[in-house]
Amino acid sequence: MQSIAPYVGSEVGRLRQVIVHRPGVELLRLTPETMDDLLFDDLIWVRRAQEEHDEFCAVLAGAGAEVLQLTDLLRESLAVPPARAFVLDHAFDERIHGPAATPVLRATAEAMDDAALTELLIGGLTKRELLELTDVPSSVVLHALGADDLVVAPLPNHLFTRDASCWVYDGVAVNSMRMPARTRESVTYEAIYRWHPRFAGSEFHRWSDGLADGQATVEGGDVLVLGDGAVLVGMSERTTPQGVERLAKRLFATGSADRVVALALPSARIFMHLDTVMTMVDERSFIKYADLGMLPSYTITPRDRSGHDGRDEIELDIADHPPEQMHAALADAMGLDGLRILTAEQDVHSAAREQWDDGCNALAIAPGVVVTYDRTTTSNTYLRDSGFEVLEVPGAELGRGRGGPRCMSCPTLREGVRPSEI
Ligand SMILES: NC(=[NH2+])NCCC[C@H](N)C(=O)O
Repeated sequence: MQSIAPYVGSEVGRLRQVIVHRPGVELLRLTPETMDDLLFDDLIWVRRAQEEHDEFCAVLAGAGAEVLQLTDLLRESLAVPPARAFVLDHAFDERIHGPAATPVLRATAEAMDDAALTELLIGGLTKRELLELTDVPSSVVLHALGADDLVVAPLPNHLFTRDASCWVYDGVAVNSMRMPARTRESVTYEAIYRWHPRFAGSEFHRWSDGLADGQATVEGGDVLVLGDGAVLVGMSERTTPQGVERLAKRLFATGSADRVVALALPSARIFMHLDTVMTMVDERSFIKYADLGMLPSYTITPRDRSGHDGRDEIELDIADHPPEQMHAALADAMGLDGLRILTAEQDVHSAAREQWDDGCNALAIAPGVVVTYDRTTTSNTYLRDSGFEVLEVPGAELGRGRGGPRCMSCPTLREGVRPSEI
């Protein structure tokens, strides 16, 4: 097993290793009644979604990236006893399942082999399935559920591996998630990064404490690793100023970054994460949704504390930028004279449709080489005409979860961009 320490030096440098999740049984749990709470806009034809995802993985592997499947990582982590105990402690909760059912659920899960437990954790469990496995003492919580209601919720948004954890330079944020449907995703990553042999032996920093962070939510879709010590974070429906502050302080304390630009996005589902409206495609270029406009931002830097001791007591300097300076502030943080902003010319309806279909959610696999969904034809053509290599993957089914190639990838090894290039 390769044991190179994880490191993500940029947004667009060559992608060497990435975590993805092939959609599985968890998506079969979606129904018209549950899909809204589970943050999907439609039901998915799962077999087709899997084929699409396999093509996505093939493109990444073909470009030289090692593709790690989240399910494999979780299953292999569960073989490590403390990881198993940690996951079981966090998956079943008296506050959710009630005091009568919780110990039975835990004991039932504990008796499962690693593969079955992985499926239960990601795919969830219905009352009927539970009763086939064990006898349950009188539980008001279970009694109130219908036979096919879910006792353990599924995690269909694990498909979007980007969000619950994100690597920024030489450390990882296991994120505190904004939406209840996604909070348990952090448990999976915590188990993997703490105990999976691939990660447990490596040295890396922690930019957040995941489950313990409460309101200080950050999601990886809002975090862009600009390169050379700069980071861009969207404050959005999902990422709070508290989360940005903690991230900045921790990055500065280790010296892993020294500039964080925070961009104030409108809090709305269409702009749920920064990467749904703006992604980086080479060292100086961003695709940007036409209707995003210019937004207020601020640049956060560590205050010069020479003469003081204790780096984690770091204080922050915050420089405000009015909306019209958005691009200039970003360029400045990146040490550039200006940015190349790419916005395809198209009518407003078509632009809105392509944004909804993740036309702006490109995943760069090397500078100037991006993976996008096939359905966002105008954006893809525009990128090609602008000199980019565009690798299309099918997104008819996958796109219904409101996430594209960038959302479906959590890079763990990626080269930086050399300052001379930016
Ligand atoms: N990085 C992203 N844009 N992720 C998209 C996540 C979509 C997911 N259904 C959610 O609502 O959370």
